[in-house]
Amino acid sequence: MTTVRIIGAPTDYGANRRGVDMGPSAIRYGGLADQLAGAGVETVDAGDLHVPRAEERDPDADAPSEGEAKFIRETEAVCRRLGDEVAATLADGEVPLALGGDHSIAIGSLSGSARDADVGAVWFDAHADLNTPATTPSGNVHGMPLAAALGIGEFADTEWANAPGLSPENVALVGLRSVDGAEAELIRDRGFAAYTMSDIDERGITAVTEEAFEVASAGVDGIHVSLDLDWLDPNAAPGVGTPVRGGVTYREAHSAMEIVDETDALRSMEIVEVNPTLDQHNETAELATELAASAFGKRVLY
Ligand SMILES: NC(=[NH2+])NCCC[C@H](N)C(=O)O
Ligand SMILES: [Mn+2]
Ligand SMILES: [Mn+2]
Repeated sequence: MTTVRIIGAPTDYGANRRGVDMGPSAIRYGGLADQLAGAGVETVDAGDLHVPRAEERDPDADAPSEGEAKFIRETEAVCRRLGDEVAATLADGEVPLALGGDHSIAIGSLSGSARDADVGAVWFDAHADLNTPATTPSGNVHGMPLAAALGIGEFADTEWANAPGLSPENVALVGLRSVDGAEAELIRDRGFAAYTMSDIDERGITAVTEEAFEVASAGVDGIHVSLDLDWLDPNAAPGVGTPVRGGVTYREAHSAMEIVDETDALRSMEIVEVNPTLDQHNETAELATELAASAFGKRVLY
């Protein structure tokens, strides 16, 4: 039987401190453990990782580079802890499920998951999250995790952030509809497998998700799935910090998560960007728990 280890990463440093740090609590309260039990998996809850207060910063450390990559030191502290926890979970034969927190935590999960194995990544998101400190329009690290894990640009020497077993050929982005200029260039130049909402409209969520998994799975030991709740249309998932209209529907999201389960390749996963301060009656957190259940095998009928 599969055992899923839930790891809370309550940070909002990557989203400029806006309340998304309450995500793990909202997702647990939204019924995550019950939903996963309904999927027929065992769960262990490792609790929340310690997230430093900005004020706790080492006084001897350099000043944070505001504007380029805000709160990068705090983000490093969280991601180092998460990377170790993810690696330890895998070593124990369990499946890590990290709860954000903003999407910067993906740096930690990817570096932990791809530490001693070759890993592909399927990125369900409205955004590409491929900015670097030089290209970011916001300075927010939640717009950079994929670039950081791949060691792109200024991240080439950021060892704590790099995911050794992850290569660009095994990254697939699904559901794009808000991509910055430099990100689009990178996608084109490096040949990332990138599926926009137009691709989903034309080909359907099933065909697109299956192809994304094919690309990501080629020659690797397993797949890391990153689920940013802003992947869904804001009608279905209002509780996110950077909503973009025209996202996938509730039904498309479930279909895609059912494919995650069917591929049998899931190695590690994170659910990010649930922000209870922006949500309506915790519905986005509850949706996150339902989608997790589909990804781990819950079906209408067995
Ligand atoms: N994980 C996210 N919600 N990322 C949003 C990123 C938005 C924008 N591309 C930026 O870099 O600032
Ligand atoms: Mn996003
Ligand atoms: Mn994202």
